[in-house]
Amino acid sequence: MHSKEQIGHDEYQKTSDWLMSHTKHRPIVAIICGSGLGMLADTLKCQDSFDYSDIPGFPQSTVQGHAGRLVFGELKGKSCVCMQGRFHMYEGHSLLKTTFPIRVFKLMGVETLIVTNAAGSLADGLRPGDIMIIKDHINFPGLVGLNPLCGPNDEKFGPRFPAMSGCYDKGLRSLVMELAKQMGVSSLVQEGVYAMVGGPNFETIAEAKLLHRLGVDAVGMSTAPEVVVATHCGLRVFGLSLITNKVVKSYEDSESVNHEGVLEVGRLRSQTVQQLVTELISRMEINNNENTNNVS
Ligand SMILES: O=P(O)(O)O[C@@H]1C[C@H](O)[C@@H](CO)O1
Ligand code: HPA
Repeated sequence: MHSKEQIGHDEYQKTSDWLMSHTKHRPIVAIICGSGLGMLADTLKCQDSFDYSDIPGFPQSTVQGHAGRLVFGELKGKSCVCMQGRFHMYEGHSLLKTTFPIRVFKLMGVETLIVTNAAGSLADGLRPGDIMIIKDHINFPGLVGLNPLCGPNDEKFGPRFPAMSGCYDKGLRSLVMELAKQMGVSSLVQEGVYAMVGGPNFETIAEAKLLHRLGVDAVGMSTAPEVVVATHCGLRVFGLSLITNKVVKSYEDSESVNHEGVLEVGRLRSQTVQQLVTELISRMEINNNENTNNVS
């Protein structure tokens, strides 16, 4: 049972201490790369990178397109840490494990989390290759109790009953809309609602019709638990979905989605996503990370 598992505060602290003693970077922004979007990490300057398998307490990535590396570095003069590969519930990780890095980031002094993912579109106006700024999410596993916050609450991280309204920062969303205009890519970018399903299978047509009726714009298999844990511990969150495919919602449609196609669209749009995230980091207001303990 997910709700019985516990990870003590000291375990997050141990991983944070280990990382802080192995790099001089003191990140204020953390980025999670979605399927096929790992190249975001390549833009960091003065990199220190660690395979997940070498980091005490870290889970392992098992999905193609998720390299399994934590990369520290600078982007536009700001110190960042980037997960080249995330953890999904369908890989068999508990939700606490899939979100383990978020609390480690918090302890390292990170203030802002940028989440990216690959997603299928249900909204007619979202085409493959478009970028959806996540305005809100529907956490389907969370609605039925599969929530990383189930179990004893660690008050050091946040309250028992955290609010989730406004969990995707409005200021950052408007800033990215503005940046998209300035970059001449606003026709590719719009806001929408992301829904997380458990996966790993893609949706049946009946499920797709249901999601569409519920007002879901894009569907994927990640992100919501990360955002819940980040919001619980007070991180500011920005999220975007790269639309990699249309979700088939008609019995007449003979198309079908596959993971290789998802990765391919990621590669095709990688540059635009990279530029948007870089500009966002360059322009966002931040406080300096004063977590200078353990500098090696
Ligand atoms: O890690 P993300 O959410 O980007 O990965 C999506 C959802 C599945 O893991 C995979 C399906 O192709 O891509
Ligand atoms: N459904 C669920 N997850 C996804 C999809 C999809 O169509 N595309 C990429 N991730």
